Amino acid sequence: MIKLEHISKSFKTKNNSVCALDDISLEIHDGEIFGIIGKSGVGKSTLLKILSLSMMYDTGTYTLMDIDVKTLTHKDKVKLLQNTSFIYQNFSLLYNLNVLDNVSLPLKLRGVDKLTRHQKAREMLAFVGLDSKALDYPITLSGGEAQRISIARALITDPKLLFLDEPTSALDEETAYDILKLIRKLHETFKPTIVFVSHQIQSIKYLCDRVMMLGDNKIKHIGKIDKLSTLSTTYDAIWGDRL
Ligand SMILES: Nc1ncnc2c1ncn2[C@@H]1O[C@H](COP(=O)(O)OP(=O)(O)OP(=O)(O)O)[C@@H](O)[C@H]1O
Repeated sequence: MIKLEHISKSFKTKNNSVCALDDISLEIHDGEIFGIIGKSGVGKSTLLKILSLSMMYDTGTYTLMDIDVKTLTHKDKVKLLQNTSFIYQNFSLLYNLNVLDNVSLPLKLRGVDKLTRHQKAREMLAFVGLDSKALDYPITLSGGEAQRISIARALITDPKLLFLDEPTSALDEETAYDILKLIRKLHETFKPTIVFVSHQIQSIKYLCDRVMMLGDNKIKHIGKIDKLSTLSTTYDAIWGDRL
């Protein structure tokens, strides 16, 4: 699904250059849940932007769904991204649309007729357990409900690849656990490949098959999640009781 070979990215600032990613090589396989973890500033967001084609890297090769992304035109990228969806920390709902219209928006943008897109949106709302909220507005939702709605919206296009950017970081512990369970359920049901970025090691342990830990803008560790558990002490030292 995803293959990065020796990817590096720097940003030019007024006086110098900041290295955000240094020599990143990894493979993410079809259907796996791959975690990316690391403290603030190590390059997680930059990597996610590169993976989701919203930022170009400086050097290296990125192959997405068997295509070298350097060869893609803007139109090709838009087409490729039709197979992907995003779930963000801040839910990114449109507050002037009701829940049904929020969830069906990606299909509206693809020209799907109203009856069909509303039918599919109701199916997705039932999947996330919120069909009763279809006609409510986002302002009336709790954080957990808002995240469920954004998950329903992400699923409506049957994505093969899902990018989750700190999806539980804005939620209390119990609600975060409910959302993680829902993500597990959606993975079991629809089997997308998932790239899950988080600073919460317990969430990563709960969900991911394999994980990469970034540090100093390089790969510090990469492997099966069992192996990472031996690193908890190191991480505890960095993050203290936030883990
Ligand atoms: N547009 C930019 N211009 C200049 N420097 C940038 C830019 N974007 C990121 N950086 C720098 O690149 C490095 C990696 O940033 P990035 O946002 O990817 O880290 P992160 O791990 O996602 O951090 P956080 O968890 O705080 O979001 C940092 O040193 C950051 O200051």
